[in-house]
Amino acid sequence: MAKPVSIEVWNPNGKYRVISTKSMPGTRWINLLIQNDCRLEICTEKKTILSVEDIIALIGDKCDGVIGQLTEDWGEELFSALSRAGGKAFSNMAVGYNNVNVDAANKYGVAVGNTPGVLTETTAELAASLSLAAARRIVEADEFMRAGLYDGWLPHLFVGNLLKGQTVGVIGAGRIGSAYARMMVEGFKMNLIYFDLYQSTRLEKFVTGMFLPTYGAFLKANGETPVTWKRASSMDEVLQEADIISLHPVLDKTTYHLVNKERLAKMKKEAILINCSRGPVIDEAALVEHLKENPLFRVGLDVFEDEPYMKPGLAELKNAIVVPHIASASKWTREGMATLAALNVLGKIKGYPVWFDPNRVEPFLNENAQPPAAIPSIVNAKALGLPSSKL
Ligand SMILES: NC(=O)C1=CN([C@@H]2O[C@H](COP(=O)(O)OP(=O)(O)OC[C@H]3O[C@@H](n4cnc5c(N)ncnc54)[C@H](O)[C@@H]3O)[C@@H](O)[C@H]2O)C=CC1
Ligand SMILES: O=C(O)C(=O)CO
Repeated sequence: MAKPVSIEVWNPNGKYRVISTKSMPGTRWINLLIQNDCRLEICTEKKTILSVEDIIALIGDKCDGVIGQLTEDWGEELFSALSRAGGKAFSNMAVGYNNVNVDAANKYGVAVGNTPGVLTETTAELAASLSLAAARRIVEADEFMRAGLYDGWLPHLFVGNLLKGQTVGVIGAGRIGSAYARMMVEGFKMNLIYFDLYQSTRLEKFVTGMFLPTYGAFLKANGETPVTWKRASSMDEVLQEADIISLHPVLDKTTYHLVNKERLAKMKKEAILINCSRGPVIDEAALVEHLKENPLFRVGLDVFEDEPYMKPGLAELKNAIVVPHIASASKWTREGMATLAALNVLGKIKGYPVWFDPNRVEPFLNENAQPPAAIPSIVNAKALGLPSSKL
């Protein structure tokens, strides 16, 4: 018998029972659910990561939909429990859904939602922050100050790397990778090289059409060298040429340990590696060894292979900056993620069609208007044969 899990209840007489496994920022998501006849139960357990058993206890005998978190293991057990309780709607409060077994969801006919778009710029800004912090050794310098070690300006004190004119490499040039690339090219006049399995028309349209011709002419007119860009034919080309490399692919079988010992060895000795995607994209034990052997190589990590843990040795290394998976943590974004996750579940319960383009979710985020009668983003819509909204 599973232990009962503590909850907070909103709109107790609502017709549809919706669970959120965590409290989420903002109130719009709560209001949207309760205004649409949902009884909302928010788990208030103190522990950070809920077990499968905890979530089964939350689902109980009757549950129409669940909003869950990327720390939870949504597989066969949870989808069968949700389906037994009559539920056909689940949404991750995240764009990444590597914690979800979509085949299991398909088997039980459960729609799986995610939250694309609303976190693109916020996540790219954290990757840019880590790039700057690593290049200019900001964390090390901050620790030095606080330790009372500063006794005057010195020519060699915390000398780092200049970004301007260097090459930024992006691996996985989707929504976030492209936004990061633009920030680094536009903001710091870096040259760009990217690798993706597919041509990134989103990024190429920007660099070829809207930005580089005029920006290049402007730089030239001011006696500066125009920035350049190219799509690499292999990931190794990026590793060899770039001074800063930022990882933004999804985590799947093709990207597990994408950066391993051999690939680290291909990077420049003074390169900077940023990871705001998922921890297992890097072989973290190999990274620790590489950082030890190459003190001028620096890394900025938001995600870790065995979250919430770090591989032994990482925390002691001065050439590593580590932050606790906060890339999407701006107030606007987190409230928007909560809204999208709630609307994914609500829309499926209501039988709405799936929104025509998960890259354009702004209409759902306008606080001054009712959201469209559609489901913002369902990753298995095709497999389940869900109708699509055509606006
Ligand atoms: N640290 C954090 O808090 C956050 C992490 N993320 C992670 O970032 C990922 C990307 O998010 P979006 O940009 O919105 O997704 P997206 O789907 O727009 O972009 C992912 C890109 O990766 C590419 N890709 C897939 N396999 C590849 C491979 N083997 N080699 C090179 N490229 C490959 C895809 O073609 C696609 O262009 C998410 O799946 C999530 O895991 C997202 C938001 C916040
Ligand atoms: O959305 C995601 O995938 C995250 O990692 C958290 O924002």
